[in-house]
Parts: sequence; C-alpha cells; structure tokens
Amino acid sequence: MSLHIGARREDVAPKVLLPGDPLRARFIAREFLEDAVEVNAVRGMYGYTGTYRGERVTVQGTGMGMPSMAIYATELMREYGVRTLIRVGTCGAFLPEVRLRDVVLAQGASTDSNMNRLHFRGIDYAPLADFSLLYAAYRTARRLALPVHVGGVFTTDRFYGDADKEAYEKKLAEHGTLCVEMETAALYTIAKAYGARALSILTVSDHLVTREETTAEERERTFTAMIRLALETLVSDEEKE
Ligand SMILES: O=P(O)(O)O[C@H]1O[C@H](CO)[C@@H](O)[C@H]1O
Ligand SMILES: O=c1cc[nH]c(=O)[nH]1
Repeated sequence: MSLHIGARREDVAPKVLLPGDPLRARFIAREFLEDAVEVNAVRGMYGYTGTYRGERVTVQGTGMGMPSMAIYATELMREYGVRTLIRVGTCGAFLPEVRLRDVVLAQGASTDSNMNRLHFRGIDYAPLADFSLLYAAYRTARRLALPVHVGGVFTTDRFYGDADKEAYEKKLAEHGTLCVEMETAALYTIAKAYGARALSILTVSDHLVTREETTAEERERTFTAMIRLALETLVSDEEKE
C-alpha cells in the first residue's frame, strides 16, 4: 500500500495504463481486460489489474492535473516498481488538421506549470516521451491501420483560461503544438527521474478551432481506438519486463 493507492505490491503489474478519469479505468477493465479485479478505490480513484492477450496489465485513474498525476505516477514507480506507463487521456485540438476523435502520440510537452521550474530551479526542462515506447506505439498504429498525429502537446494548469491564455495557446499552435491537456509534462518528467518509460496517447475530445465537442459519457466510455492502441503497444513492446 502507498498513501493514495490501496493495492498490495503484488497486485499491480509492471505495465500500467493511466486514464485521468477513474470511470474510464473501470470501463477499460470491464471491456478490455480478462479476469480484472479492483485493486484500488482510495478516494474513488479506481485501479484494476487483469490480463490483455495473456499479459498482466494494471489500469489506474490519475485524476486531473499535474499534481494529481505526479502523486499516482510517483507512487506507482516508487512503491510498486512500475516500469512502463501509458497515459490514455483526452485533449483539445489546436490545429484544424487534428480533428475531433483523432488520436495523438505526444512526443513532448510544453507547459505553463511552475512544477518543473521549481524542480529544475528555473531551468526550462523539455519533457519527452520514451522513444522506444513512442516508436512501438507508432508501429502498432500502422499495423492497426489507425491514423495518428505525432508531435508536441501543451500541458496546462488551467482548464478554464482568459485572453492571456488564449494568446499563448495561439502562439503554441503557430509553433506546431497539436493539442492541450493537463498531465503529460509531469508524467514524462517523473518517469525519467525513476528510469521508467512513459508515453501519452490522447484522443481529441473537443476542438478549440471548430468548437466541436464530445459528451462526458463519450469521454468515459468510448475512445476505444486509443485504448486498443495503448494495450496492443504494451503487449507488442519488445522491451519485456
Ligand atoms: O480525460 P483526461 O485523461 O482526464 O484528460 C483531460 O481531461 C481533463 C480535463 O477535462 C484533464 O485531466 C485533461 O488532461
Ligand atoms: O485539458 C483539456 C482536455 C480536453 N480539452 C481541453 O480543452 N483541455
């Protein structure tokens, strides 16, 4: 057990999927894993362990924002020995060519958060995906004939912004940033600190240019292309635990 995860150490697999929404964790366990058992319910942040094509996988909700992601990612690596982490999250698209329900592989993450600046004493660290995992996900997407966008994302501390936020998001879009979400910069930074491998796979749940959006139910219960891609990447990944 750790402070925020009630599972026994042996109940958590070395490979973990991380949705922000704990109900998406439950949906993934019910619809995609065999023999899934609930291993965490502390604070309602559900976690489950089961098998996917014979390999043990844990799916653990992380909540919203970098501090919450940092808590779960840290405890999973430090207390449970997790080595491979794939976030399966939602994002808002910045660019017209990134359409609603498209899938994004986050190569790196810019951020407006102060968390990394505190950690690196003012230096602008560049949080990057693990290349072997990114490459494995890209190859898996090709095999599944699933189109994906690969590029930079923006991890924000502010879901609701103002004119100031809109201005810097416009600049990020002009510099090729694909979409906005709230956890990837923390996940990539902390995974590197623990010598673990991390990747964020995101589905576009709303569009900041066209203003289209999906429903809360769709965010909880669908986006199966992203989930299938993440699970197939985990089990086809050549770096075995
Ligand atoms: O759908 P999840 O994984 O929670 O991801 C996105 O959705 C939440 C905001 O609605 C933030 O956590 C953001 O990163
Ligand atoms: O953080 C997020 C997630 C989805 N859509 C957004 O606009 N922001």
